[in-house]
Amino acid sequence: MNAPVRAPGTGPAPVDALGVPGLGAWYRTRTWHDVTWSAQDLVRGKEGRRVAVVLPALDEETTVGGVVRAFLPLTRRQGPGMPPLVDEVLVVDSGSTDATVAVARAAGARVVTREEALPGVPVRPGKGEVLWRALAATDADIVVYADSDLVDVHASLVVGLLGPILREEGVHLVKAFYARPLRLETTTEKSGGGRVTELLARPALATFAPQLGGVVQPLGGEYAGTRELLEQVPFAGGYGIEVGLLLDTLALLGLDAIAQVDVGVRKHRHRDLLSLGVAAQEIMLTIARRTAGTDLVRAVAHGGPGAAGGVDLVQFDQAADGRWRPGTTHVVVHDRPPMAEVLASLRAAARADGGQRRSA
Ligand SMILES: O=c1ccn([C@@H]2O[C@H](COP(=O)(O)OP(=O)(O)O[C@H]3O[C@H](CO)[C@@H](O)[C@H](O)[C@H]3O)[C@@H](O)[C@H]2O)c(=O)[nH]1
Ligand SMILES: O=C(O)[C@H](O)COP(=O)(O)O
Repeated sequence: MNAPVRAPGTGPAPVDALGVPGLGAWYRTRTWHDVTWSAQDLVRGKEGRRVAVVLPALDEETTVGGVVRAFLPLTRRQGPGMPPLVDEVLVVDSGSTDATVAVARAAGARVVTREEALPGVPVRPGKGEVLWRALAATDADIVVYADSDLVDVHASLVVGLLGPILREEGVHLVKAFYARPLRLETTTEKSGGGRVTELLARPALATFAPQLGGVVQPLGGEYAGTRELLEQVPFAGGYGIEVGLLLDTLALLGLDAIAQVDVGVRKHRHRDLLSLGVAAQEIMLTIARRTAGTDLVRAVAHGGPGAAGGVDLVQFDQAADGRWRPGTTHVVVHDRPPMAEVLASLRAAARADGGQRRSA
């Protein structure tokens, strides 16, 4: 087992221990641990830009209504003479066979099917597909995506995500991060969720795109993006959409175009392990497609990269004060040669040794 350089969750945030050059600086300047702005503050800086909240939905009749109702107050004027912060809440239905469409409409959302979102372009299955088609169904300058299986969700999620994009120069993609309990009913459990994130996405990104190691929730479905960015990048059709967006934003605009905000706790409907395996495969394919052939991947194949051929795995844990702290483990794997080669060379050495003793 490789020993952590520092156990997650202990001591002061060692941002400089984030292995990749520049990552500590990015984490310091592009991570918001508190939402210190209000919807009214953001409306003042909105400067005519239109904002849409887009909810992809596949058979989410039990939760979509609650998510729509949580965000809808943001579509009202935020004070006398002030415009709303959010111009529309749009549900893009992904082929539901339950009452998702009716429930979302009754809750007050505009609802379009994936066919209606982009008529004339044959539909493919998957989550990324509906996020992509949503760009044709709204003219918003800023899109906030959120999953429609969230529970106990609040408008502050959207207010948090819009802060860096409306208040900072050069930010084009803002990811939410949060505590992720694995069970819905719990009020005290804070971790255990995000299984694909911890077991696949984080190690894969540490290996093939270490510049993204400071992103606390790379797979999270809650993020805000500018149309300027979203129209310029490809969208992976399925569950690869989030890692794809991160990798493509990094390639197109650089790390400083990405920011992240702590929005508290996220609870959602969990899927079973076999479904998560399929999602993990889509994520792996998306990463492979975007990183194959790079110098880094070639280096990994030959035992690199980094000191002694290892990888710095950055993980996050929440300290007693509620702050998320990165911890880095330098992970090294040494390959031993096939035992037949070792035994053959030991036998050859023994034979040579015996021959020398006989001739002495
Ligand atoms: O074909 C699909 C599949 C899902 N969804 C919707 O997408 C959201 C997230 O789907 P879900 O199956 O709950 O994803 P998770 O297992 O929770 O996956 C997590 O990790 C994924 C991979 O990064 C992200 O896409 C998700 O947003 C994130 O919640 C939900 O609103 C779904 O209704 C669709 O619209 N169409
Ligand atoms: O983001 C993830 O890793 C997957 O959505 C799985 O999340 P869960 O372990 O909380 O179900």
